[in-house]
This record gives sequence, C-alpha cells and structure tokens, in this order.
Amino acid sequence: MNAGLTIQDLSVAYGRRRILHSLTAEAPMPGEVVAVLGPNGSGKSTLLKALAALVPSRGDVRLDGRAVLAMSREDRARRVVYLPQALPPSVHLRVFESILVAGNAGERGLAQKTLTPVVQGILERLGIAHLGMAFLDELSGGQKQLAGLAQALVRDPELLLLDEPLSALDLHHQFQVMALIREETRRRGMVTLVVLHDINIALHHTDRVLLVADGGLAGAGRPEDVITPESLARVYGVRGRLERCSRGRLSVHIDALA
Ligand SMILES: Nc1ncnc2c1ncn2[C@@H]1O[C@H](COP(=O)(O)OP(=O)(O)OP(=O)(O)O)[C@@H](O)[C@H]1O
Repeated sequence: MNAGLTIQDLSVAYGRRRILHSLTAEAPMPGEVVAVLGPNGSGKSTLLKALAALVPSRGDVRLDGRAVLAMSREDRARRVVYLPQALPPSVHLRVFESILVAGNAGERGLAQKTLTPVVQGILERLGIAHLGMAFLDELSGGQKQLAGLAQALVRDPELLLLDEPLSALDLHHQFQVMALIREETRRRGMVTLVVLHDINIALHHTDRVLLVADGGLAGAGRPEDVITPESLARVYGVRGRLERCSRGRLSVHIDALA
C-alpha cells in the first residue's frame, strides 16, 4: 500500500536567508492532485525543488514510507519528476523523439516498441499529436510547455512536481492539462503537486491545497476549506468572495485590495 507523501520539518535556506522554516504538511494520498498556492516569492518553487532534492534542505520527506532525501540520485530520479517553471533551452530534437528519450531514461525505461504507442497516447491526450514531428526549438512557449509535460508524464513517476505548468497555456489547454493531470494522477496512483496562481483552477481541479506563506503553511486541506475570504485577505491581501454558480461550483471573485 502506497502511503503517499509526508513532509516533516522541512527547512530550506539560500545562504543565510531562510525560505522555508520547519514546514510540515499532512499527507497527500496516492491519486491526489495538490495545488501549491501562495504569493510571489513565498517559497512554492523552493518547496518543489527541495522535494526533488534540487536544493539542500533539512527535514524528512517520505514517499511511500521511504525517505526521499536519502535515496540514491538514480532511485530518486525514477520516482520523482520535477518540471521547472522555466524550461531548459530546447535542443534541436523532434517532439516525439524527445519524449521517447525521456521515457527511455533510467532503469524503468521501456523498450522503444512499447513506448511508441504510450508517447502517441500522451501527445493525443494533450492535444499536440500534430506536433510530434516538429522540432522542440521551433515551438511556441505554450507548445514547449505541453511537450515538457509530456516528457514528465512518460517517465511515470510516483511523485510529479509541476511548477506553474499552465503559465503559457490558453484556456482550452489549461482545462485539458488539468483534466489530464487529474486523470493520470488517479489512474497511476501517484501524488502530483502543482504550483498555481489561478485560485479558481485550484478550486475546480485539485483535491487538496497547500497555501505557502511566510516560510510555512498558512493553510492545508480541501480547497473549499482553505480558500476562504479570510485566507485570501491574510495571505494575498485581497478582498474576495466565494460564490456558488448554478452548477453548484464555488468560484472566487476579487473585489478590491484588502
Ligand atoms: N537560487 C536562489 N538564491 C537565492 N535566493 C533565491 C533563489 N531562488 C529563490 N530565491 C528566493 O527565495 C524566495 C522564494 O522563491 P521561490 O522561487 O521559491 O518563490 P515562489 O513562491 O515560487 O515565487 P513565484 O510565485 O514568484 O514564482 C524568494 O524571495 C527568492 O528571491
């Protein structure tokens, strides 16, 4: 039985500047998509990088009961995939090929014959099957972001860390990507943490929220419990309302600065 992700007393500093102080989070369970919310500079990316051991940290992070920070680099690379906010410069490789390469990496790498239909399926479900033969370095910003997501998904991690994966996407693709992330997270029983700035996307498309502020958590739990007029004022400094639409879904409306 997979025990999900637990974060206990996680601290990160850049030089002498402390960014996260003893952050402890209740366990996201396998199959859950977790929104990481919070103001600019609050430490969301730092949290994801610390979970992937890309920045030095202190504390205990466990995935399926195993200490992530103590894993060998190879073991961790198989289990934990981090998709950065700023994608690395693109190489002159075709999109399809780049996803095959990502899927072949590590011990879990599948044979090309097995991987080809998997890659095709991911491209289709992201709505970019027509870009398979395009070169990565000739894509638009949003297309690159979708190709990066396909490279992350094909690696089939246990913990998927996505840093603002919607930032360059149009409305159609934002919806499509969040629906796919949720479906894949449930189907594979992985845990997905996704940094978002759009509170309504967090309300509608995620199972749990971690609200990061002042080096710790200003709230954690179900989106409708964490996203409240009080927390919006306290954490973001805005005056907001939550209203239920005719379909029964909650949405946030911001009226003014608090
Ligand atoms: N490599 C670094 N060296 C020094 N300080 C850093 C470094 N990376 C980030 N910081 C600082 O750490 C703090 C948290 O940054 P982080 O990128 O984690 O914030 P964030 O919540 O993801 O912000 P945003 O929403 O603006 O992307 C910021 O004050 C930032 O200036």
